[in-house]
Amino acid sequence: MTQSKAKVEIVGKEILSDGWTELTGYRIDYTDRNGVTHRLPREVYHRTPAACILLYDPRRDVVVLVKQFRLPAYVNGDPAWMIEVPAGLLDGDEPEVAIRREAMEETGYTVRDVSFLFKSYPAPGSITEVVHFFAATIDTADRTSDGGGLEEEHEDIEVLEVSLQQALAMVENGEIIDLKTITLLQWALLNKGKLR
Ligand SMILES: Nc1nc2c(ncn2[C@@H]2O[C@H](COP(=O)(O)OP(=O)(O)O[C@H]3O[C@H](CO)[C@@H](O)[C@H](O)[C@@H]3O)[C@@H](O)[C@H]2O)c(=O)[nH]1
Ligand SMILES: [Mg+2]
Repeated sequence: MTQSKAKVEIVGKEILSDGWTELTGYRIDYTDRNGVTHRLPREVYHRTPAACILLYDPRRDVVVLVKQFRLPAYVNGDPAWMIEVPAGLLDGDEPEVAIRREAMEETGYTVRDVSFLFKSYPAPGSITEVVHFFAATIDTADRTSDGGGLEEEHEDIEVLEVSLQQALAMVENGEIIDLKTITLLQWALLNKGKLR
């Protein structure tokens, strides 16, 4: 097999927008596998890392989901009160610390043992965001508050408890359209024997 000659060099960088998230326009010299170099414009949206979690009650065969307004879906004309697994930005914390905090803030469940599953790039062509995926078992006694999100951040989060089978049916019928949620529900289908 011949050695690939692909390599990349950043030759220009300009901040295009510096709001909640920085958008940077890069110019790169991309040398392809045949050794030919092209100068390419590429835009990168610098999102910070995040984490999400499957909260599963094995006794009831139930998953805990959250429903909240998502402006990008609204702008696209899709159902905008999206049903998702609990998730949030790390805000400088370690992923496990952050996901325990977010699970509590959003659902009111205190998470005991959490398992790290994998990390994933939801949109690697344009966004730096990395999402850390976790799973945890819960039972009804672990719910120590109502959740609902942080009032000072104007979060308005409804907590839903649905059977795993019903949640999977909601993927099939288009009620659940969030990628991290679909990923974790399918993980649950394959691996729920491990969650006891
Ligand atoms: N000021 C300001 N605040 C914002 C903006 N966008 C979001 N926020 C606030 O930032 C907070 C983010 O809440 P988290 O719970 O930490 O994050 P998340 O929105 O649930 O993020 C998760 O879901 C996203 C959508 O699937 C993912 O993109 C993200 O990675 C993560 O998984 C919310 O209080 C929201 O109001 C903005 O443009 N400006
Ligand atoms: Mg959140």
